[in-house]
Amino acid sequence: MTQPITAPEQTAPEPEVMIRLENLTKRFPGTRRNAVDGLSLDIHAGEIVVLVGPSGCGKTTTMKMINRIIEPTSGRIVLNGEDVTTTNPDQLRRRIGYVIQQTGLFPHLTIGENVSTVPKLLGWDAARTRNRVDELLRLVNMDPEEYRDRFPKQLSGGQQQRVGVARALGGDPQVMLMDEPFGAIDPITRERLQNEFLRLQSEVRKTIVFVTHDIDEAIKMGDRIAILQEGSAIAQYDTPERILTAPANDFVRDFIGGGASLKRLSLSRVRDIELAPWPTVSAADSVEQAHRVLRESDHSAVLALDPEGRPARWIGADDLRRGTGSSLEGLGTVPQAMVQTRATLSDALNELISARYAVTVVVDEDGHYQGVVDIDQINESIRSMRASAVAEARTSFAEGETRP
Ligand SMILES: Nc1ncnc2c1ncn2[C@@H]1O[C@H](COP(=O)(O)OP(=O)(O)OP(=O)(O)O)[C@@H](O)[C@H]1O
Repeated sequence: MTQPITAPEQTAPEPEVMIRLENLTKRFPGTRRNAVDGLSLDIHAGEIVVLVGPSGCGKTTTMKMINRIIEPTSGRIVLNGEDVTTTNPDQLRRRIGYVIQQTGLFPHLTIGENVSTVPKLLGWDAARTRNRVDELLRLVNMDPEEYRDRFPKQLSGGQQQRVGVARALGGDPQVMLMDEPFGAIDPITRERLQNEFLRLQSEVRKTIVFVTHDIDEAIKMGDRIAILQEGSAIAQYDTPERILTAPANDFVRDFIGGGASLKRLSLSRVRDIELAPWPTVSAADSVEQAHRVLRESDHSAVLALDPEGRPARWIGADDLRRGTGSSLEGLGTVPQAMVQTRATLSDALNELISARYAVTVVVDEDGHYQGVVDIDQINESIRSMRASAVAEARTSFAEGETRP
């Protein structure tokens, strides 16, 4: 009998696995349960994988086993195809950047010395190390001239955290472990650091394991999220979209909590939607010109831009009436509700709620005005996300029905 001829199967290439955890287990001495119990997980190169779960479920223990700050009781850790379960841990740690909540900066060393820790360990010469330090500081938005010679206590919490990230990137590691890196930071700075970090990651494309207990942060930061239960048992390992639209079980559903629609706003970026226009004038224009622009629009304020095209002031009809003289100088208020195009719609909504003119101003990375986001656009986004979630749910239901 002749064999039927079949076409070779067309499958997408498998993404490269950078970290493979195989049946990883940790039992601390004197305890009755495994803190991590037989965890197996593949982490793909270039992705941010967020480990999220309730307190004590084993997130930190799992992460610390990857760079062997905690030695596994059993199981294997494979890094880029190489079994590193029993290799020299010091050498392993030079290949893995590590960022923790309280930055772990050495208080008696300057910022420059802190950031140069790994390049020095790697035996780089002084000139190369110094160039690298400056490059890293610039990468995390810190002017090397200003900060290189300061000590950690002379920096704000957010700045220290940036230095922590710069230091972790020192030896250009393939992998970064980040344990609640923005946990101890106030919400506004935190949001800024998260956005900055996503920008940075789009340039450096590291493989990142990120621990948090905050599901909103997980949704925002993760390419993939592992929702963990006690003993690091995986309740669901999936994209943020799938976790929000198709939670695998009640544990995941409870963990996401209420407001899944609102959380979905963290999945969309401001740059993905069409921004609304707003009437603008140049800050150098006259009061009369601003009056004209305002009259021709159906808005109650104009946005004055500086000579570089950056938002300078909101000027309302009241401000114009109050203005003496013919120049706009000194009129109105400085825009507060402002986000970059990389921000999420959730960030934009947060700003909008307290905004004077019920819109969030959007700027590019150099601060140039791009447009505004208003509540109608946010509404529209929620509607279309819901529609696509329903469509997706229908498709998986139909597939489930035809499955044998
Ligand atoms: N050194 C240790 N000795 C004994 N038990 C430990 C030790 N470290 C952690 N544990 C236990 O292991 C379990 C997992 O702890 P782990 O710190 O990994 O949890 P986590 O998910 O990171 O929690 P959190 O969100 O509160 O930081 C907990 O029950 C904890 O009490």
